[in-house]
Amino acid sequence: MPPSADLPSPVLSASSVAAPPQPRILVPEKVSSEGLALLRSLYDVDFRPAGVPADELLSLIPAYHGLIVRSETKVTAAVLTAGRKLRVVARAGVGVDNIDVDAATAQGIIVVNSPSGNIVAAAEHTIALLLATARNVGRADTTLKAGKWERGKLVGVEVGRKTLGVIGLGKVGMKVARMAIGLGMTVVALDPYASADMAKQAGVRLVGSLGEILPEVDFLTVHTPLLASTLNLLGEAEFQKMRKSARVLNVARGGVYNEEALVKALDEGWIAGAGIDVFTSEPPKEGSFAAKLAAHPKVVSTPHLGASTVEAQENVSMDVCTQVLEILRGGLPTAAVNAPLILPEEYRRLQPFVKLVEKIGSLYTQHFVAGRGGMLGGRRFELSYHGELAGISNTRPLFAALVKGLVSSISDAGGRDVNIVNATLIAKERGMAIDEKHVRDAPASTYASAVTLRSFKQSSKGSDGDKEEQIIEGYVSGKSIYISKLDRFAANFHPEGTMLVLHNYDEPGKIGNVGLALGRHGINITFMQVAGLNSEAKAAVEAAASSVAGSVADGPVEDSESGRLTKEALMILGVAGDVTNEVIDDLSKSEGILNVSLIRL
Ligand SMILES: NC(=O)C1=CN([C@@H]2O[C@H](COP(=O)(O)OP(=O)(O)OC[C@H]3O[C@@H](n4cnc5c(N)ncnc54)[C@H](O)[C@@H]3O)[C@@H](O)[C@H]2O)C=CC1
Ligand SMILES: O=C(O)C(=O)COP(=O)(O)O
Repeated sequence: MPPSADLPSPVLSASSVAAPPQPRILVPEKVSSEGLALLRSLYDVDFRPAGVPADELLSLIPAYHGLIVRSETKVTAAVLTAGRKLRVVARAGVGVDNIDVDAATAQGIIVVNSPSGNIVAAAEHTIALLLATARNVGRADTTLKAGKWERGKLVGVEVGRKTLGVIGLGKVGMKVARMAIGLGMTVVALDPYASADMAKQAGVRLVGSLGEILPEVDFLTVHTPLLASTLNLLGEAEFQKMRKSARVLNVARGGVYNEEALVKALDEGWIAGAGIDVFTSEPPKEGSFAAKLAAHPKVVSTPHLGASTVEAQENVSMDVCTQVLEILRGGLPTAAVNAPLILPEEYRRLQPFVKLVEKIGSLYTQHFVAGRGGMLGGRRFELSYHGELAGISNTRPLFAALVKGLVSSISDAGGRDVNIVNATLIAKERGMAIDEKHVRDAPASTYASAVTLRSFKQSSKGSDGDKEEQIIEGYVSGKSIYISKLDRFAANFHPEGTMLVLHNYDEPGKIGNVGLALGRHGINITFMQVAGLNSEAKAAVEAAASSVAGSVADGPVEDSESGRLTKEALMILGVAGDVTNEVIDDLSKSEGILNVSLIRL
């Protein structure tokens, strides 16, 4: 997708007189320099590693096109609304609980993250806390530094041959499970969405409920995201079901264990200890249970260090900066949180079709709607993928490209840029219904892959009553895109640049008249094509000829009202020059011209 109009281009031509301002990216947290260096070559990167207070962020954000954060910056709905130019918010890490993703979606802002850049770091930190809690490493270090030698008070437990419970067997949870098995532990896990096969292969026993896991484990670790369903997942009742010797770990998010209940469980001796990296307030607010937990003698606490390794920070920085770079220059992300994921190899295959479908959408609106006083709302569109393209299941970028093409030439899309995130919402808002069809066994054309857009006026009787009215078909050859059908006419042209599409009676002399009219206005013709009726339309005309006019099947048909021949054609002209309304009027008045549309693609 091309960059939006308000986005300065990162590429400056050698002949530019006044260089347009570069897109700006705000980085209000410490993010590794590797990725930032990549962005600096194209964009203006404002790196503020010391952090930016919330009120300052609100006043700064309107000037930026991209925002890159870790866990400390709260990207609220207010920040996103103030960020009028924002196209992307990138989370240099996994958890996006500090970003209002719904608000971003509503505003068409893509949120991306690095889903796997810090898994090893988070898993290793969990194992570090597991061993530290088992062997009292924290207290041993503190007391020794304070001049004490308390060997007797610091006797630990072994982890080998013990049982570890893992809640959330996702990427980090699975890595922790494998490492723990390597340490000689037995691992049981609870995750309603985990693959039983993968768990089995890893040697992990999946259980069905918290009730089953709690009394059984010596150590418990949580690796779920913080969601409404995981907030306070473990409270007093759960801690009371655990062994008194059990220790709990949290390198996921503060709040999965209810902090007040955990402090009580430690104070009351319901469990033996905890290793905690994350808190409900970071840094813990004075007097809060988070602060009590961090300071608790039975807790080994770390200040959200799970992802803080040199390697993980390089990984996440590269992951998200690459995506920001791609998005700001009109490409697609590889790990969007608020849009379906598209794999890089799929992207390479889809890219020319994304361009084609967007052009088809834009051609549709300019030819059928603007050119003929039609409407987009109340129409049902059917986007069919033929041939090889029909085998691709993730066609979300094509869907978005269609919506973008359809609405971009007639409005500013309600102030928002259309993208893969908000395409469905925008189509709905505009009263357009869009269906996608994968036509595997009936290729529409001889091309390896083709796309057909059909548009119907929606009927109150449901799709059966819809009337087929308009059609555009296109294909890709190499890297070039072509339109092969426009309405009932067989065409073959590149949908690029400024074009005039003239619907005319197929009679001699039309081309000359049009050439003269354009010449009078100083407009050059860069290419010209006459698109005749396609075979089905021709057959229909001929059938009408024999039944209505009683004429021979392949002869011309007389229109009863005007007495003209009803054989029609489209004249498609590439033009250079200022095509004013006067030019369009002049052409429309030209002999035998039925309709003129000006198309800018
Ligand atoms: N402390 C730190 O610095 C770091 C923390 N994290 C946090 O770790 C967490 C997990 O990360 P990933 O493994 O990458 O995520 P993931 O999405 O791969 O795994 C999460 C798992 O939790 C499971 N889950 C969801 N709701 C559940 C429930 N109610 N009960 C049981 N399981 C449930 C899901 O099915 C999924 O398998 C995230 O919250 C992330 O932010 C990740 C990296 C570093
Ligand atoms: O990736 C995550 O989810 C983390 O929690 C890491 O947070 P951080 O980037 O270190 O502030």
